[in-house]
Amino acid sequence: MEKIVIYGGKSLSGQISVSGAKNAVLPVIAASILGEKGTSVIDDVPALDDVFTIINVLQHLNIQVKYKKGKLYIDATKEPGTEAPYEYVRKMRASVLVMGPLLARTGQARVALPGGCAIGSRPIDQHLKGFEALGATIKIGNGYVEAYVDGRLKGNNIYLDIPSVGATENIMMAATLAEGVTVIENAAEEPEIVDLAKYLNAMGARIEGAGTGTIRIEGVEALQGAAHKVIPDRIEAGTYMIAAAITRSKLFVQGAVPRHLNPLISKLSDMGVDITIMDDGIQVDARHKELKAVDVKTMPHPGFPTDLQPQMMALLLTAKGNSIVTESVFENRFMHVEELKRMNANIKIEGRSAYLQGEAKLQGAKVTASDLRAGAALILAGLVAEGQTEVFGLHHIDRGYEDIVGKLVACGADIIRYNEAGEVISHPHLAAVKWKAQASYA
Ligand SMILES: CC(=O)N[C@H]1[C@@H](OP(=O)(O)OP(=O)(O)OC[C@H]2O[C@@H](n3ccc(=O)[nH]c3=O)[C@H](O)[C@@H]2O)O[C@H](CO)[C@@H](O)[C@@H]1O
Ligand SMILES: C=C(OP(=O)(O)O)C(=O)O
Repeated sequence: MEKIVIYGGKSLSGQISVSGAKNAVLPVIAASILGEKGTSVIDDVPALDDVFTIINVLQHLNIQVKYKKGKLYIDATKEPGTEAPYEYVRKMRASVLVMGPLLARTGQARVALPGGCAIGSRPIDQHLKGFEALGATIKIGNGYVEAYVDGRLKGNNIYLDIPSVGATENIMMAATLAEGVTVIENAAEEPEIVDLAKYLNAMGARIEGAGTGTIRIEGVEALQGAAHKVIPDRIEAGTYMIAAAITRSKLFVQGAVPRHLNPLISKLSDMGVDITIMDDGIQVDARHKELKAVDVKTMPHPGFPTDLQPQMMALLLTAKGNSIVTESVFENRFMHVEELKRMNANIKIEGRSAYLQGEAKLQGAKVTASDLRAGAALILAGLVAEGQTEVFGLHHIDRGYEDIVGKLVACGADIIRYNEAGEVISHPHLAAVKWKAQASYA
C-alpha cells in the first residue's frame, strides 16, 4: 500500500513556498466553460489530483485543455457537452461547479449528484435554489441532477440560507450570462470567491461586491477567454505555518497572504507563536515561548477556516493546557480524532465540540487519512510524534497538497513516500507523470 512514513522529532528551518489555491483554481477552471471566444490562460495552477479531475471533466465536455510550463490553456470555443458523469463527481464533489457555467452557456446541465463524504452530507440545495430563481427547471432522478432553461436565464434576487462557498460560486457563474441583474445575499465571502469574480470580470462579466455578503451581477451577452493568475493557497500556507508551530521551529512561508490568514495568525499569536508579516510571505517562529492552549471554533470566512481545523487540533494537542475545538461548518469533521488517538492523543467528542488534553506525548503509529485535511493533520502529528508514523489513504492528500513530502523534506523533516511496490518515490515526479497522462501537452 502507498504510504508516507515520518520519523518525528526533527526541527524545521528555511522556507517553504505556497502553491496556487486548490479551492480557487477549481471554480476558475469551471468558469472557463463560459468563454465562447479566445483561450483562457490560467497561471499558478497546482499539480493536484483535484485539478486533474476537473480537467478531465472539461475534456469530457469537449473543451480543449492544454498544460505548458505551469499554465493551463483552456479553449471552450466549441459548443460544450452538457454532462458531468458520476465517475468524476464521485472523485471530487467540486465537479458540481460546472453546472452553473453549463446552464448559462448551453441552457442545460446534467451532473451526477455529489452525495455526502467523510466530513458531512453536503447537500447542494442552495445551488439548485439559486438556479431555479434564475429561471431554470430542476429535475433529480437516477443519481443525476438536471437543470435546463428555455432561452436565457433571468436575473433575480437570491438569499442563501447558508453562506455556501460552492453555491455562491455556481450562482455567480450562472448569473454572468443572465438577462438583467442578479443579487446574491448572504453570499460567502471567502478569498476564492473574490478570485473567481476577478477572473469572470476579466472574461467580460460585470460583478461587484465579491468578498462581501452581497454580490451584484449584471448579466452580459457573452464572455471570452482571459488570462488569470490563481491566488496562493491559504489552507496550504496555514498547514505549513502550523508545521512550524508544532515542531517549535522557525519557517518562512513564502507566498502566504496575511489578510487571507487573519484567523490563524490571531490564534497562533494567542498561543505564543511569533508571527512576522513580510513583503512576500509570513515568518512563523515558535522556538522561544511555551505554547498555550486556545479554543477554536470554525466559521465561514472571515472566521476560522474549517479546512484548518484538523491541523490546528494536532497543534493544540502539543500545547500547555486543554482546548475545545468546535466545528460549526460541517457536521462530521472529526474523523481524524480516532486516528490521533492511535497516536496517544486524549480527545473526547461531545456533539460538535472536541475536548483536547494538551501536552500529549504523541507516539508514532499506523494511521489512515479519512479526508484531505485529516491527512494533513496526521502528517503534522507525525512530525512531532516519538518514533515512526505511517500515514495511509494518500489519495486524499494528493487531492490538495502539491508535493507535501518534497516541501517538508526541503525544510529538514524526516519524511518519505513509498509507492505500492514499497519503492521510495518523489512526489513531483508523480505529479509530472499524471499531468502527461491526463492533460495533453501543448
Ligand atoms: C472546492 C471548495 O472550495 N471546497 C471548499 C468549500 O466547499 P463547499 O463549497 O462544498 O462548502 P459550502 O460552503 O457549500 O458548505 C458549507 C456548509 O453548508 C452546507 N450546504 C452547502 C451547500 C448547500 O447547497 N447546502 C448546504 O447545506 C454544507 O453541507 C456545509 O455544512 O467550502 C468549504 C467551507 O469553507 C471548504 O471546507 C471546502 O474546502
Ligand atoms: C473539504 C475540502 O475540499 P472539498 O470541498 O473539495 O471536499 C478541503 O479542501 O478541505
